[in-house]
Amino acid sequence: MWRSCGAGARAAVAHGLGRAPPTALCSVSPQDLAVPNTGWSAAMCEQFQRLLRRAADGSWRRIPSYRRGLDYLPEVVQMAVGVVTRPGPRLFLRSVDEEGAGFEYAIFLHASGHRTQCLCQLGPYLEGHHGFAHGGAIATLIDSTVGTCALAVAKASVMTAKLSISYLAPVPVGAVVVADSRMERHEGRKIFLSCHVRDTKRDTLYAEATALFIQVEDTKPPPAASL
Ligand SMILES: CCCCCCCCCC(=O)SCCNC(=O)CCNC(=O)[C@H](O)C(C)(C)COP(=O)(O)OP(=O)(O)OC[C@H]1O[C@@H](n2cnc3c(N)ncnc32)[C@H](O)[C@@H]1OP(=O)(O)O
Repeated sequence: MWRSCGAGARAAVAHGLGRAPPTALCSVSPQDLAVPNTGWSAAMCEQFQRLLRRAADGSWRRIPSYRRGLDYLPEVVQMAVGVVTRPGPRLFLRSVDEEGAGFEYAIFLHASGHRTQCLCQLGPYLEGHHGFAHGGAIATLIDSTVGTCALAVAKASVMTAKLSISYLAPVPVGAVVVADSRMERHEGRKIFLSCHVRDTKRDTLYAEATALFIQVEDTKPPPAASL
């Protein structure tokens, strides 16, 4: 079902995008997973290259993504320093190891720090009704896209307090979609955001959402035994 995009993957690595961050301070050597792999469809690779080209002028930035969350460091700090000091909890979107079977995605952050776009291919493990992605998978995609935006706005840990989604059209399994999120309002610890999920040609609006995130104290790292 999945057409390999080996050339795209090789090109990404050639651009240094697949390189793990420096490991001097690391207790793990994380692999950046927000790059093409053999599970990415041709359409996913094509859109990824398009977003990379758009990012070339500095208006957008691809956010590296690892199997474990780094939630004790603000995302913007993680991006700036490019190092991992401790392994975090396993990232829900990265919980399926098989390439192409679950969420395949890359998130881009706008230079304003107030907007994120997530390019995502929804694999067969995310099926709900036959041939279509489960609504919970769409909610996860939206929560993570707006959550990343809220992190960038807050420059601190945030939690979803409220997420309201209108599902407008079913998303076929294997589809490549773009979740486009922006901050609408920032009031103290409260960050209000919106999100639209569309196909890559912007012909179909699959879902629209509003969210409220609350800035919280940084959580403590999990005990080593649970890693
Ligand atoms: C790919 C990378 C992904 C990275 C992004 C991460 C995305 C994923 C994020 C998640 O999924 S987090 C998991 C799901 N969320 C939770 O489990 C949150 C559970 N709820 C809580 O822990 C607390 O209720 C919460 C931290 C949200 C708020 O508790 P606080 O004690 O910090 O807030 P507080 O009660 O002091 O309220 C602060 C303000 O927020 C408002 N507020 C809090 N919860 C609200 C709510 N649910 N609805 C509306 N307003 C709310 C509250 O009214 C108040 O407004 P004012 O300042 O104007 O008075």
